[in-house]
Order: sequence, then structure tokens, then C-alpha cells
Amino acid sequence: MATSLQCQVPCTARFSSFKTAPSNSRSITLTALGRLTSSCHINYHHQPLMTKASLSVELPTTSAKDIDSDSSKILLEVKDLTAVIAETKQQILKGVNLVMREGEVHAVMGKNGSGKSTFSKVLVGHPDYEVTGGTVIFKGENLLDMSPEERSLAGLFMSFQSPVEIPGVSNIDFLHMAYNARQQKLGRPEVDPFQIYQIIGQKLELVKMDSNFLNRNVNEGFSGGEKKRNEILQLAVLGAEVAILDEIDSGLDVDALQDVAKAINGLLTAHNSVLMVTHYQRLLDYIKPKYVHIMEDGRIIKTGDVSIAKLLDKEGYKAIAL
Ligand SMILES: Nc1ncnc2c1ncn2[C@@H]1O[C@H](COP(=O)(O)OP(=O)(O)OP(=O)(O)O)[C@@H](O)[C@H]1O
Repeated sequence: MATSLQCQVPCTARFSSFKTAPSNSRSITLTALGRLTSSCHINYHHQPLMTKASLSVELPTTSAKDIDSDSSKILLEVKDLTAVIAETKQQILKGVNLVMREGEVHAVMGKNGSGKSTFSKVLVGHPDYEVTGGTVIFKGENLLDMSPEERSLAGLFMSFQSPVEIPGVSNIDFLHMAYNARQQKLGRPEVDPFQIYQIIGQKLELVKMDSNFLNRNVNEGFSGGEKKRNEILQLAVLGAEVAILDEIDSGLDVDALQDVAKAINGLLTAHNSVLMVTHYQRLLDYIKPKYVHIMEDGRIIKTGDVSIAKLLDKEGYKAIAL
């Protein structure tokens, strides 16, 4: 006979003891080690003739919020990063420090011109900038040694504030090429046009995009909101361990913002991480960050939780005292 019951235990819990009531009863007491954080499903099997019950625990898929950051793996570690504009040598980044772990959502906020987009672009290897100091380690490797393409294939994704148009390349062809390049990098088999269509089909539903967009050239003639959805479609299809979303909320109407946020939340797992650059607290109502960083003059000058963003929304940057 098997009895199923729901109970609150941590995903990683080890049970220090469990007591069963007499075999004609369904009550069970678990003493779990650790914090009680997430629900999991327990199958409790017992047979009347056995003195001991056997217990099997089905662990649920761990979600971002279940991760204890301090013990989870570091995905991206930025130390004292400095960078200049390649052409003029004007210094924009003046020593950025940031650590992102698996399962974490980070938000970067800051006044116009404080260096948020530059930071994002430097991470993906944008040629407009030159790194002049510091280190960036991505999944244990030196990111700064990699070409922009290698960074992307390694699992670093960036959605630009103004997504680029690629005339002459259809969305479906672009996704197919990029998908197979990543498959190759991961040592997996490439997919054919029929398979990629199936893969993309599921993701279109996630971002609520019409399939007509697949035959149009990448972002060409797309409205601002359509471009942002298309960026998330790319992220959904290609996958990434770290996704940098620069003002993904700009140009979105209220419904589109909710759709896009829902899609992003749907892509979050215990093994990836998102860095969102935004000016507005409203995005953070939908995608909950663990950390909010404030950037000023090329540095992160303050890090806290979402209460910083709320304060900012209410009182402006003057409220953010060092
Ligand atoms: N390629 C470039 N050429 C000239 N100036 C640049 C370039 N890139 C960045 N800058 C300058 O660097 C500063 C930081 O720009 P950045 O776009 O990173 O700011 P931001 O914090 O993202 O601003 P916003 O919130 O307005 O998007 C700005 O003064 C900007 O004019």
C-alpha cells in the first residue's frame, strides 16, 4: 500500500529521523535538516507486515528562488573592471565589481549615462570598447580572452537596448544557424529545418509571438515591442547561462511587459541567471531580483535588495545615499 502526501521540506533536506505511526495510520513525522523552503512530494510506502516503512522522496525541479546563493555555483565574476571607448580612449567603466550565481536575478539601475549599457556591452565583447583593467570569469573561464562569438556560444546572451536589424536574414534562418552553432559547441547533433521549426514553435507560444515573424528578416520593420519579444524568443530558443537584458521593458505596453516578464520567468532555472538593466521598478514587480545594484559614474556604488528600487521609484536617486 502506498500513501502520497504533500509536505514542506527543503529540496536538499536530509532527514535526520522519521517516525511512523502504527501501520493502520497514515500519519508520519519527518525531522528535516535545514530550512523549510519548498514543497516536495513524498511517497510513503508501507506494508502491514513490515515493522519499518520505506520512504522515498521525489525531489522537485529546483527553481531560482529555492537556491541558497551562498552555496550555489558562481556563473559570472567581475572584478575591478575598467574600460574605455575604443576610438577616443575616454574611460567609462571605472572599476565594476559583481558576482552572479546560479539561480539569481540581478537588476542594474542608475541614472542616464552612468555606464549600465557600456558594462553590458563590454561583457559581450562589443568592439566599441576596450577593456583596460580587471578580470571577468564566466563559468570558470577568462571571458575577456574570448571573442564575442565564443562568449555567445559559451552561454552568454545579451538583449540590446536597441536590437539590431539584420536585413536579408530571416528570423527562422538566423535562429536555425545560431541554434546549430550552439549545438555544435555543446557537442550535440545539429537539427534540420523541420526540427528547428518544432523547437521554435513551442517558444513562440511562450513569448506570444505570431509565426509570421519567423519569415521576416531579423527585427527589420519590427515595432519596438516586437523587437523586444523577438529578443526573448532568441533567448528562449538558444538558451543561455547568463542573460543580460538591457532595458527589455522599454517600448513595451502594459500587456506586452507582462508577457515578456512571464516568458523570462519561464526561462529561469536553478542553473542560469539574469542581469536586467532597467530604469523602472515596475519590471521588478514581475521579475523579482535577488540583488539590485546602483551604478554611478562607471561603478556599482550600492547593492541591496528590491527595496532600493522601491525607494528610488518613490524618491529618486537623491534617496540613494552611499
Ligand atoms: N560608443 C560610444 N561613443 C561615445 N560615447 C559613448 C559610447 N558608449 C558610451 N558612451 C558614453 O558613455 C556614457 C555611459 O553610456 P551608457 O550608454 O553606458 O549609459 P547608461 O547608463 O546605459 O545610460 P542610459 O540609462 O541613458 O541608457 C555616456 O556618457 C555615453 O555617452
